Amino acid sequence: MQMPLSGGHKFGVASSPIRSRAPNLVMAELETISLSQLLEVDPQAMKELEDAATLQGFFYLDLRGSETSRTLRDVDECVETAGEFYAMPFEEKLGYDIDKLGMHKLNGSLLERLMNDLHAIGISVLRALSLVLRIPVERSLEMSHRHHCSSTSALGVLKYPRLWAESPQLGHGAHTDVGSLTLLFCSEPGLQILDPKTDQWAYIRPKDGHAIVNVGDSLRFLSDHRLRSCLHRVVPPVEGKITDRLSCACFLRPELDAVFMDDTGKSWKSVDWHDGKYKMFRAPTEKQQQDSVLTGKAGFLGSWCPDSIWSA
Ligand SMILES: O=C(O)CCC(=O)C(=O)O
Ligand SMILES: [Fe+2]
Repeated sequence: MQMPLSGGHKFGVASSPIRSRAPNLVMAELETISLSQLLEVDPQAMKELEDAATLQGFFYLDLRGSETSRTLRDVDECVETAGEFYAMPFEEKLGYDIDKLGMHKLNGSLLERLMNDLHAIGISVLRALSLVLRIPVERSLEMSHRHHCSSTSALGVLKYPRLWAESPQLGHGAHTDVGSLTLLFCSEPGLQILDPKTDQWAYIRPKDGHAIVNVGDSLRFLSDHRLRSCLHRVVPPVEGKITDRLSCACFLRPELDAVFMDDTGKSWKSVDWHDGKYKMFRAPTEKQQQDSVLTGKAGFLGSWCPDSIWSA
């Protein structure tokens, strides 16, 4: 994402006397589930996981503990390195064009190790979900996410520039995730869910040592639509903040050939669902609006409005 090169800050204090500077922060209440308790198949943790994944589709995964401390450190290092990359001049960054680098994006031991560790954590969550949903072993969720099989799984550090008047489209539009599980690490607010408990947009508060985990479309479909793929979006960092927001996300997605049925009963290969949805992410707004693939609701884009993130 590129920073605008010039221009003022429309929502600065002097030019915006009618708005309070206090951001209008409605916070979502999410379950916190401990990874180590899931690994021990603790009945309480398993029940909480089932409730969270079926009702909200979002939860905190507590990764504090000796086995995962390396992963948390690697996430920090990855974000720091990406921050240095984002700080490079635009022309220099063009040398790292994601579309040209293609399959060779994932090289270097830190990225590979982090991706492997996060994949393993995701598989543990899938295993627990297969158990609580009583999915027969031969159709278990982890069976369509085998480590040695090709998938579109990805690891990324996403940058959200702070709010600028010239780019009201900044942030990340409302969507459900295309894949199975997203494990997100961030230290700044900005992520919002359309909370199924209240039907209102609510911020997710970042929590140290925890991943924010959410269910994506593919997992919803693979679970016979029992798990919820919750709508979410990212609004830009709020007025008064100096720095941009960085988040690190691991997108765990099924094997390319995994097959599932969408809400209309149409059968898809995982890779085709992925490619079709990504095409829509890149489409003009008018086209997105006519389709339901991004948000699950035709005609609903769920766009944020600058006024809604500050108190009146
Ligand atoms: O960066 C975030 O907070 C969320 C990103 C997200 O929802 C996505 O990339 O699918
Ligand atoms: Fe997302």
